[in-house]
Amino acid sequence: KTYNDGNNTNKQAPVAADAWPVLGHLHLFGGSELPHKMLAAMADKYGPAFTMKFGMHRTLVVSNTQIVKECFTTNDTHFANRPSTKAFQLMTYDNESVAFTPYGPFWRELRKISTLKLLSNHRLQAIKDVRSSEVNVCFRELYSLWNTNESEGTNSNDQHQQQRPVLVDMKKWFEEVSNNVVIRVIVGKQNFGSKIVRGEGEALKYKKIMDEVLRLAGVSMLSDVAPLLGWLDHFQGHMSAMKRNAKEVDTMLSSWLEEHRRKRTSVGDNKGDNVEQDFMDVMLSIVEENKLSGHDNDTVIKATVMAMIMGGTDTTAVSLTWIVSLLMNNRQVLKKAREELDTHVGKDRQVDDSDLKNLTYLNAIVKETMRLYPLGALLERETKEDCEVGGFHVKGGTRLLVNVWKLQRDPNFWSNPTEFKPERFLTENANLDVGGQHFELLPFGAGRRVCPGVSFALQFMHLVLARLIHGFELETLMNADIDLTESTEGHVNHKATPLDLLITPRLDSKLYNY
Ligand code: HEM
Repeated sequence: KTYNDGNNTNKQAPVAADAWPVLGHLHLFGGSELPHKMLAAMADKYGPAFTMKFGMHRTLVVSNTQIVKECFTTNDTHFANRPSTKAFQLMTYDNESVAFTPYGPFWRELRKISTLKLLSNHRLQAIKDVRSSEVNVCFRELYSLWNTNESEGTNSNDQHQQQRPVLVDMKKWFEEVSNNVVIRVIVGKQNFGSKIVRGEGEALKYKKIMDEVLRLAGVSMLSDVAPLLGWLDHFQGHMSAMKRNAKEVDTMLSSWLEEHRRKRTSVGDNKGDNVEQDFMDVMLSIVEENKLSGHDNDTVIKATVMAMIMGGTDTTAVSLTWIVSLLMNNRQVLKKAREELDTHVGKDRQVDDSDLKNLTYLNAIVKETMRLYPLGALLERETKEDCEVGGFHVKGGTRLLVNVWKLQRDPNFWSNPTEFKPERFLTENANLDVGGQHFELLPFGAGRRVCPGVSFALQFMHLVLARLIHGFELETLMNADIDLTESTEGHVNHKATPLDLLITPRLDSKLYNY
């Protein structure tokens, strides 16, 4: 099936049937079917570019590589805006945030700061040891969970004798390790994820606030789609909950900012590559040297920190959960990944950062998981001006939904698309990476607003996975398959059910002293 092949540029993309007055096609959503799957089925009916109405928003839904490429190359400046919602407006300073502020000089300045100062390869290299030390804390804890369990069970510390595994809630553990690393490099707080687990004051408060941000970000507000009905939102109480939580977010970030200012006055401005300089310190130096015209500096710093926390914590934890879930359901892949580690690292030491470049199979596993279970299953953008997509005329004000989930399972491009086959990235698809240049594979988005955290995320996830697979035997309860049900509640496509695994160390006990 092709899209508009003629020269008729006034031609409009097909319009999906069953639109209701005011709500448009909204009534189709909200049932048990996931939005990306429902839109994929609609694309099979209406074609790779069709329009829908989400309340008052006319929306172009695209799911074909060629058309998506056109959106992010020829039309990239048109689609460089990301629509926001009441939740993001209220709780994430969206106008001052790199993630939502409209495309223009201010966004470009924020984006430059994010890519050149916060997330550049140079800075990632500078924070390498800090990252490792935070990862180490979690592995030490994982080992000690097993060790305590083992000595309690056998009354002896004769490790590895009985190989009695310990049951671990891996979703929670991945959240812990993500929070440890991300919060440390963004605001300098040590072992923050571990403190959440232990229920320590400030960390626990942060967790409550962020959980509420994510919960409320997933709530459908009528005012986002049908302002005429927006007054009904007040009856559901979501708006007041958002305002209340927005205040909590601001109080928390303001106090962190004050702490950073106090630290600067007492120890001076730590410019350069000081490893202990976190993102908030870097932002403080930047705004002092170069005031961001027309914007309140404190708000810009808080907004950037918030964007990085939102961008970096949940996403990496959920991705790790998907990767390990798929490994558990594909034991031959897990075995091969472990063989790769034993070959390149051996069994006499732990994996470190310098090993990661040699782990090509592990790299392929990460790509293959992100292909099958993209966190951003639907990318959302908006054009202010008229443009042309796939031979169709698109009016200014139209929103764009890219169905990444469907693209990444397109049988015209991928062989056996529903099969989990990391080998494809070593053979027929070896040239593809996830950075947004290959429009068949877009787990981090594409174009001007592609995720700036790709390298940060990949380096961190590769390290955690390599350490886990190399250092521990992993088993499921009763050897059962892991349930792979997806859920789009919150802001990413996550695994709906727990990931409980039985863990046993597989290296010499001396090596777990990280
Ligand atoms: C596995 C982990 C991650 C995934 C799957 C992911 C995915 C994405 C996606 C799909 C987008 C939207 C891109 C688009 O519209 O084209 C995005 C944007 C963004 N991500 Fe990530 N991300 C991850 C990790 C991170 C990390 C670690 C950070 C920072 C520490 C980060 C910061 C951001 C920011 C700031 C944006 C907004 C960029 C803009 O609008 O200019 N992300 N991410």
